Amino acid sequence: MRLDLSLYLVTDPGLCAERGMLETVVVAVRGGVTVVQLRDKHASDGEMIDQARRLKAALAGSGVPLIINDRLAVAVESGADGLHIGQGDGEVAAARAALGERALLGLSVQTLEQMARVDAERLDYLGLGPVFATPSKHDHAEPLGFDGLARLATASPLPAVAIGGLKAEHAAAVRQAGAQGLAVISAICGRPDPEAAARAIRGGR
Ligand SMILES: Cc1ncc(COP(=O)(O)OP(=O)(O)O)c(N)n1
Ligand SMILES: Cc1nc(C(=O)O)sc1CCOP(=O)(O)O
Ligand SMILES: [Mg+2]
Repeated sequence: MRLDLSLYLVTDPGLCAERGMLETVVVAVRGGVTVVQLRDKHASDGEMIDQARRLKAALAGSGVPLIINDRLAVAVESGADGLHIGQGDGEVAAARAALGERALLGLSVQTLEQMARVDAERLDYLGLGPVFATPSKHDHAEPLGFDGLARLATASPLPAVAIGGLKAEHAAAVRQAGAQGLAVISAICGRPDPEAAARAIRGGR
């Protein structure tokens, strides 16, 4: 599936709870979300597979890929379009071997040292962050700011999406720094109108 990193929505079961995760995703896609990542640190694999299948059905025909956070087995079992892993979430080579060539595979990168080790042959994109400190991820690394983001994006051999504390007003600076787009949780999940929130990030489309 084609990868457009313009607006990458990462779900959060708590923040999406009011509207429900599925409806939040559906309306956010209407507002211009181009990638959806299912991220749930507390669900069992079985629960996550169920959620992923429901999401995949809801996204059918939209052209928006569904990526699974962290869990290779869930990505393989659920028929999702891909997997996103961090530096401590297992080997890129093993993930690519299990997922096959057609799946999308993303990796988080926080430092230039990690960037130098990126396996560009086996990956499709990078997640660069956090740009700012954020309550949405308790164990996040030192914030990069836009200068740090630009250093990483310039060194990246792959398309990259910025993440961490990003809001609509940061969209232009993120692109100026060299990232293809923004990945967000709280700028869409938990907003009274996720569709309008997504549209505002896309620039009023
Ligand atoms: C698009 C995107 N970029 C970065 C991350 C963070 O991944 P990771 O470092 O593995 O942290 P967790 O999300 O697993 O807490 C991401 N999920 N998505
Ligand atoms: C899931 C995640 N990963 C990050 C990283 O820096 O790798 S920051 C983050 C949370 C992003 O949430 P919000 O848009 O609400 O700040
Ligand atoms: Mg992870």
